[in-house]
Amino acid sequence: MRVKTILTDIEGTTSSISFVKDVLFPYARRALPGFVAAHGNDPGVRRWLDAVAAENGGLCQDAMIVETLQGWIDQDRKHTALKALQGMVWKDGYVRGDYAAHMYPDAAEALRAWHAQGRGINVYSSGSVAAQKLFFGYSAAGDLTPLVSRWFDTEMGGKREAESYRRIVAALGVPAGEVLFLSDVVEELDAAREAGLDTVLVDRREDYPAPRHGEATHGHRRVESFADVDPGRSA
Ligand SMILES: CSCCC(=O)C(=O)COP(=O)(O)O
Ligand SMILES: [Mg+2]
Repeated sequence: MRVKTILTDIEGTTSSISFVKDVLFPYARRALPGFVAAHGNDPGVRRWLDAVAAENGGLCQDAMIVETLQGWIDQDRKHTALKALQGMVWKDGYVRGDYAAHMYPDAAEALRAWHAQGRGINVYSSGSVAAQKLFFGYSAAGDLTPLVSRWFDTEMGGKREAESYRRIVAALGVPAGEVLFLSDVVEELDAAREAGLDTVLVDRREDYPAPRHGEATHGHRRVESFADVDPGRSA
């Protein structure tokens, strides 16, 4: 049996879409104005605010930048600057215990089992690496960060681009065919398959009440729970 390396998405895969959309996004929306007022001159924050301003044609006031960011949250833009700032804002909520990150019990169980089997577990999410670490660190299933070897975000490129997966595979240092990518989004799986990765569509009833079958799966193996993922592969 050849050990297969895992690469997993978060939202809609290990965790519910609703937690991200109904808890994290509104929290960031509310907290952003105060956060920017308090930390807008910290270089690590300013860098991202300036990146947002640049998309708005250059110089603009922080209030406008905040409005732009709130609009992007409403549109679920996967912009690297937004994701970096969201990660910083969410930290307070986790530390104060305002919320714990949702984690499907089957996902936590499988991740623990795969880790115990010696499989590498890696995360690729649109959320920033800092946000991913908080998410796994303050999960409802406990601190899962010790299970994860590598964290990848959109600094590797967009999740619907094959090149991003080629970069990740190169960073992991394993053949593409030995990496299994788990995601709820078929376009992400298409890109991963184009780069040579093995793929599984995670099609959870809680997140996708209408099951995706036939053409809707784009030919990816489909499961409704991590319990049905078989990451093993004969050598
Ligand atoms: C892990 S941070 C919260 C989730 C988030 O902001 C996001 O955009 C998740 O996207 P994913 O790529 O995990 O579907
Ligand atoms: Mg997802």
